[in-house]
Amino acid sequence: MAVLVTGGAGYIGSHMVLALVDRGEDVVVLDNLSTGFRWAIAPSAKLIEGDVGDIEKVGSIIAEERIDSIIHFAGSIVVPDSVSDPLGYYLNNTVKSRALIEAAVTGGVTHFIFSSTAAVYGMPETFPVREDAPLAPISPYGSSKMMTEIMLRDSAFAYDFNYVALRYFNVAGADPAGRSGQSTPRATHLIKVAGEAVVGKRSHLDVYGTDYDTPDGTCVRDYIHVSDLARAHLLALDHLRGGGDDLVMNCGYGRGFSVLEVIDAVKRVSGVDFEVRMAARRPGDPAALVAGAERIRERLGWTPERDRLDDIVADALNWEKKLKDSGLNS
Ligand SMILES: NC(=O)c1ccc[n+]([C@@H]2O[C@H](COP(=O)([O-])OP(=O)(O)OC[C@H]3O[C@@H](n4cnc5c(N)ncnc54)[C@H](O)[C@@H]3O)[C@@H](O)[C@H]2O)c1
Ligand SMILES: O=c1ccn([C@@H]2O[C@H](COP(=O)(O)OP(=O)(O)O[C@H]3O[C@H](CO)[C@H](O)[C@H](O)[C@H]3O)[C@@H](O)[C@H]2O)c(=O)[nH]1
Repeated sequence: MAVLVTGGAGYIGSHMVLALVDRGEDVVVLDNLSTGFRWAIAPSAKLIEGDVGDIEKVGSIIAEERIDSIIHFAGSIVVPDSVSDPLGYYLNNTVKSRALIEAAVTGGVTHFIFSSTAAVYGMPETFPVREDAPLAPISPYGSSKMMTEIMLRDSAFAYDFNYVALRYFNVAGADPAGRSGQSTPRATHLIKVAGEAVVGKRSHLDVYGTDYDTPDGTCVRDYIHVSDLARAHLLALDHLRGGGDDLVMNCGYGRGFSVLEVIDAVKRVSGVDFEVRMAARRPGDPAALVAGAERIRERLGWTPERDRLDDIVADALNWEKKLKDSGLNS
């Protein structure tokens, strides 16, 4: 039996593929390479180029590759783009997820793991935010993910189908062995952007807002190492294969760092003092977003292995240097 990883050529998906092949699983990747890279996929995994919305194609992959589980990363991820192109985001994230779920149900794939996001909470009133907090996304991106969660819940009720939805907080870092990392050229994520400033790809870094109601006035986030996140998926897969129940879980460490603390860590770890400019708030940023992180530890026995901010930053920086030297994504 094999695991189908959609979006396996992307940032998080490529780390998932590594984690799966490292433990000897057969892996098939379905990716349209819209933001992913062929070279990011571990050599022993099989890449099928195609779209998750192509229900016939997914149906034949399920049958021919003997798929028992689907881990679904494929999607569009840039929050501001979702505001300017909501229908594009609902198509790629919601409508195509619906097609994939139908192909899974029809093809007898009963285990499904879904990449959801803390963006489903919108501007949460609780800190840390637990899974039972109200869902109130403030962007089409967050809504598109919430709608997919609802389709999964209802499908699991109606059909022979089980799922785990993982709500990622701020994913960062790179494979500690340097085999993959975040490679998107137009990245907006803080640690990625800071790494680009370190290697000279950017002239400076803007801090979006210094007047938030937080200890130093800048936004606080829960940064989770991408390899710890991939291990959470392995545990979720084992849970479903063992007959476990449907689960919706936050993925974060339950602690936050401010934008200024992250910048300090990047400067400290790299030894490079890049220019930082204080700028206006970015629309739609909640002041503080930290995961209530008990459920995943209790239900899956997940324990982080690389949760020190300096380790997350060091792995991200190593990858950024490798990208620059190799020109892989340019
Ligand atoms: N990066 C984060 O901080 C973060 C946070 C929360 C949730 N997520 C979710 O995790 C998932 C992966 O994110 P990422 O950061 O690795 O993004 P990414 O852009 O690096 O990866 C997405 C992958 O999906 C592929 N893809 C997109 N649409 C497709 C389609 N219709 N058919 C087939 N392939 C398609 C892309 O080519 C790419 O390889 C996404 O669903 C995203 O919403 C990411
Ligand atoms: O150049 C930058 C980039 C970011 N920031 C700030 O750094 C913090 C983190 O921003 P990111 O863009 O790295 O991440 P977000 O918190 O906006 O969002 C990420 O995490 C969310 C869930 O928490 C969603 O999943 C979303 O898809 C994902 O991009 C924010 O306060 C942002 O304003 C800066 O100050 N300067």
